[in-house]
Amino acid sequence: MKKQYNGTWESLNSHEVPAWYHDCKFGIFIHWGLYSVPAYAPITWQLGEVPIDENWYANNPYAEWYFNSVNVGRGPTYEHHIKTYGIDFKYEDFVSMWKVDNYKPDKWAELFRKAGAAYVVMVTKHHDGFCLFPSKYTDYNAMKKGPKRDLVGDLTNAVRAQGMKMGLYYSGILDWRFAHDPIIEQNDNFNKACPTYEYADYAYNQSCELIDNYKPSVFWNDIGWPKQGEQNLPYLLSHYYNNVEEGVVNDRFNGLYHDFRTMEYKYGESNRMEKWEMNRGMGLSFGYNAIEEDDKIMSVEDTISLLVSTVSNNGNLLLNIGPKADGTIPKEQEKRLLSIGQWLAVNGEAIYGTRCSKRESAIDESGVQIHYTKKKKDLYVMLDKVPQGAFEVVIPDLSGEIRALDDKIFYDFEAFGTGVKIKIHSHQTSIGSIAFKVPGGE
Ligand SMILES: C[C@@H]1N[C@H](CNC(=O)c2cc3ccccc3o2)[C@@H](O)[C@H](O)[C@@H]1O
Repeated sequence: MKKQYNGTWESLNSHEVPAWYHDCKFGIFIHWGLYSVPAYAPITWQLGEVPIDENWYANNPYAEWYFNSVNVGRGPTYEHHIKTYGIDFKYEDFVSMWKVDNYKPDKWAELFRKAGAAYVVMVTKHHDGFCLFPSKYTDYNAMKKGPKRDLVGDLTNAVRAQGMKMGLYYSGILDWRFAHDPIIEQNDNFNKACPTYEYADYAYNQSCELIDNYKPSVFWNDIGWPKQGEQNLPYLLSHYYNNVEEGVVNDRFNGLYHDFRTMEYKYGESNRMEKWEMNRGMGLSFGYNAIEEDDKIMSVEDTISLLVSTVSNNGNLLLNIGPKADGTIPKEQEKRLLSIGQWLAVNGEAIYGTRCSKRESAIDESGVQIHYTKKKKDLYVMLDKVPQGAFEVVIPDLSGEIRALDDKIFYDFEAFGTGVKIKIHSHQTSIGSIAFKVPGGE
């Protein structure tokens, strides 16, 4: 019997995170929109690592913040805009320039599947207010203007045809079509958001459009929810769960409710006792940034390290790609996705469908990082940040057989005190973390 939610916080608080969201571990985030046309941001800092005397908003590395970065009237993006487009060029003028001739949703979905992703989260409306889906509530949308396509519907169908879950991102509290004062400090995200019931109803109604028309497996709201709409949230979330039984939501509803917590780059906290999700771009931006080239984005090894450390601590990794305006996925991003997929094809058994082991991640005296996952009674051990060439590592409080998932790893193991010493002779031909299975080891 399907559980019904009745529009109260009490009924919502009985909602449990469905198994699929615990099992899937790796998702692809997609930031694609009007901001992909100028595709510019300065390459500055990761969120959570901004130097104390610097201003994030006047030097925003998020290319999807282009409108605000120009609107603040100073800084690299403002200068770039004046130089490239001129002082009279308005952000809305990018609409007619946004042609999606290379948008091939089936190819995108195939790439995400090859990357080993189990879910996708696509931006439907970012803070700039331009909707990538047909909406009854605004003509500022991709079906009516610019691309003249239901960009969200096309990808939703393609992703589901590949057997992946489709999630949708919505910018709940920020919409610069309704409130366009420059945001120059963190609190402005809330204090300068549109304070009208009209906008709160707009966000509620568009969210219902997304739920009713696409039934997203993840409803990924960003930054916060309109204050004037907080009393309607229990109805919206009940409507969501009553229509999308497997649905999950994140923790960006003004702290009122969540299925899973989030971190973004280095910002936020994670607690392995609770399901959470790490989201970040491959570089410092979510939207495509044309000056962020191959040498400025994460290596495959570092991305696999992030996946392994996130998953072993009860998280999912939602890794962003920023397509070019025309729908091309940048080569440097595609290359990394395919390499991650190759690693997961060999080592995915230690990732997919696992749960947090009671054993916590550790760093041994040689600096090798040891991460654990479990699946029923079996234990998986993943060695990360390992040195080039041969090395040894002792896994404490372990006994019995230990088997590398990658047959290109040459190793021996022996009992060592109360643990097992693994002697790696050669691992050059493999990329990223080295995973072992310990049958019955949990
Ligand atoms: C996925 C990215 N989200 C950015 C906004 N981030 C947040 O509001 C935020 C980040 C964050 C980290 C931990 C807990 C809550 C949090 O909220 C948003 O401004 C970026 O453009 C991009 O869409």
